[in-house]
This record gives sequence, structure tokens and C-alpha cells, in this order.
Amino acid sequence: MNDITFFQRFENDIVAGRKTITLRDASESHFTPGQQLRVGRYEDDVYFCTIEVVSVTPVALDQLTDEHARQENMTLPELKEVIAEIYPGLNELYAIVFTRVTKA
Ligand SMILES: CC(=O)Nc1ccn([C@H]2C[C@H](O)[C@@H](CO)O2)c(=O)n1
Repeated sequence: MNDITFFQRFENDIVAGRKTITLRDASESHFTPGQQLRVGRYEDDVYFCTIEVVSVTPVALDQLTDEHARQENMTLPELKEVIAEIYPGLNELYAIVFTRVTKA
């Protein structure tokens, strides 16, 4: 059983440590610093690594910065486009910062 999923297109970046943050809605804001999470692919729920949560911080869509985008391995316009696709109309997000601890 996995604890969190990511779209398959982000798997390589997460495993390589190029993506160290994810922005989620309130339904995934309950994770706590130090918690280790099994990570699966959204499309098929196949486990691909374990991450450790560093922090969970509320952030509004209009507060996103180039630093958030860098941690996502994207540009800020790319990040805002992804967020608009996944969470249309949502302004209240949670930035989950993590490190990858093991891979499958
Ligand atoms: C079910 C669900 O919401 N899955 C998600 C949500 C977000 N992501 C990624 C996409 C971006 O890189 C960041 C910001 O939302 O997190 C995801 O892979 N899967």
C-alpha cells in the first residue's frame, strides 16, 4: 500500500533527486516532518521509492515563487500550468518538501 502517488511523468525526477517538493490540496496536508512515505505512480499505483517529509507549509497559488518551481524542476509558468490542470480554481495549497531515501 502506497502513502502518496505522483504522475508517472515525474518518477525519474523524484528518484534522481531533481524534484524535492510537491504542492497538494488540503486532503494531502496531513503528512508530518520525519514521516517516511511509500511513493507510487498515480496511473498504476506501482511503488517506486520512499521519501521522507521535511516540511508541510501552506502556500497560496499567487505566492508561488521561482524557488518553488526550481524545487519542482520546472519553470514558474510550467508549475502554475500543472497546478491549474490538477487543481482548477484552487488557491490554497500545501508545499510538501521531501528527500528521497530509498528507491525500488
Ligand atoms: C492525485 C494527485 O493530486 N496527484 C498529484 C498531484 C500533484 N502531483 C505533482 C504535480 C506537480 O509536480 C506537483 C504539484 O502539484 O505535484 C502529482 O504528481 N500527482
